[in-house]
Formats: sequence, C-alpha cells, structure tokens
Amino acid sequence: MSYDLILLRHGQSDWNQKNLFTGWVDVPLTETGRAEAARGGELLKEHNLLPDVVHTSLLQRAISTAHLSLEAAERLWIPVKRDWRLNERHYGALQGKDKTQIRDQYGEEQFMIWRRSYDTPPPEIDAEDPYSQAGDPRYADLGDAAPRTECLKDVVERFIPYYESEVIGDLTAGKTVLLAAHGNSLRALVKHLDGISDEDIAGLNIPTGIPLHYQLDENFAPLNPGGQYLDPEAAAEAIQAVANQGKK
Ligand SMILES: O=C(O)[C@H](O)COP(=O)(O)O
Repeated sequence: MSYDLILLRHGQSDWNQKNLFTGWVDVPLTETGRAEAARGGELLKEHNLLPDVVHTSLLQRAISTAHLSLEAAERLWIPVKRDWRLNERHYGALQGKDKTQIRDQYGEEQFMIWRRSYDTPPPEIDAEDPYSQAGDPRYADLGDAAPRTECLKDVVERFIPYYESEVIGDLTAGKTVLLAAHGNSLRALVKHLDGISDEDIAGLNIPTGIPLHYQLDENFAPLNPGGQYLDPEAAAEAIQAVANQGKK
C-alpha cells in the first residue's frame, strides 16, 4: 500500500523575475511561469501521475499554476480545495523589497537569517504599507490572527495541521493529491516529511514549476526520501538559481 503526493511550486512569478520579496503579495505568473506550469502538467501526464484532487493557496500564482498544469494533464475537472494555510510565508516588512538591495544594505548574514533561518521572522509589516494584506477580504475570517510576518516555524505550525487533516484525508481515500503552493510553504512540508532538522532546512530550496513526487507508506512516511523531481536535471539547475537569489 502506498500513497502518491505531488508537490508543485508555482511557476516563475512577476516578482520572482524582478527579484522582489513576495510573500503574501498576490502577483501573477510571467509568460515563463505559465509555460513552466504547463510543462509541469505534461510531466504529470508523461509519468502517469494523474491527480484526483488539487489543493492550492489563496494566491493567484499557485491557483494559475494548478489550472495550467491540470489543463496540460487533461485533469481540469478534478475537485479543488483552497486554503490560506498553503500560502507562501508572509515576508513581513520585506514584502515588495529588492532582494539584492536588502542583501547589500543589511549584509549577507542578516539577509540569510531573514530568508532561511528557521525561527527568526523579518520585522512585521505596517498595516499602512502598500504591500500589507490588512483589509484583504480573503483573510477576513482570520481577524487578528492574520500574520504580519512569519518565519518558517510559523509556516510549519499553520500548514502541517492542514496537511494532516485535509491532505492525509484525501490520500487515505485513495486519491493522488497535487499540492500547488510556494517555495517556503513546500519547504515546511518537506521538512516534516523528511524529518529535516531546523538547521539543515536552511540549505533546502525548491525550484519553480517542476513536480516533486513523494510515495508515502501506510504511515505516510516517504518510501523515496527527498522525493523524486519529474525533471531532475532542470530541478538541479533551478535549485541553484533559487539558492543564488540576491547575489550579483
Ligand atoms: O516570497 C518570495 O519572495 C519567494 O516566493 C520565496 O522567496 P525566498 O526563496 O527568498 O524565500
């Protein structure tokens, strides 16, 4: 008995291309990102990994990626579940800031603490900041619990309960599950699945638009630790590019 779980980071977004911290800012995919998403769907079809249900965040780059990849895989008809708990990590006051400028201004060490430390969040975003989500109707139900910044630990704490109830629920029902989400929300899940330490997770990066397949055993532990990228060569190159963001 095994279960199939597919993780898909959204394709390149407008702000990935512009090298800006994005977090919860709702930016669209670029043409490259749309092509990556469609290619992701073709890979699913080629590997006969056809999702029965898709879970996405509330952000259009993940929603569009799910749609374009399912279109390419001829699975547009499957049920969709959306939840804020799959959202990208809230990047606090860094949202909308240029990654290279922040690295130059604060130095490599602080830049990497904000980007990759497990439990140090960036400064909170001001409600008046143009890139704040204060007043965004999609988060109205969260009230005061809506984050104004998050570290990876915060993402683990919101995403893993969702994974354990909703995603494991679908897997248990025998469904192949596609999760269309984000670099840091997927890092949170991979940390959980592979039992990666708080220190070592800093070195793990997830590329855009390349499906990552986990086969899980009856206890939902990976039979293939680390998962399998459906295009391993493209993934290796793209992982390096994510790691190098902010460098000149
Ligand atoms: O929110 C962002 O800026 C990106 O989606 C993830 O960025 P990072 O790789 O710098 O954490």
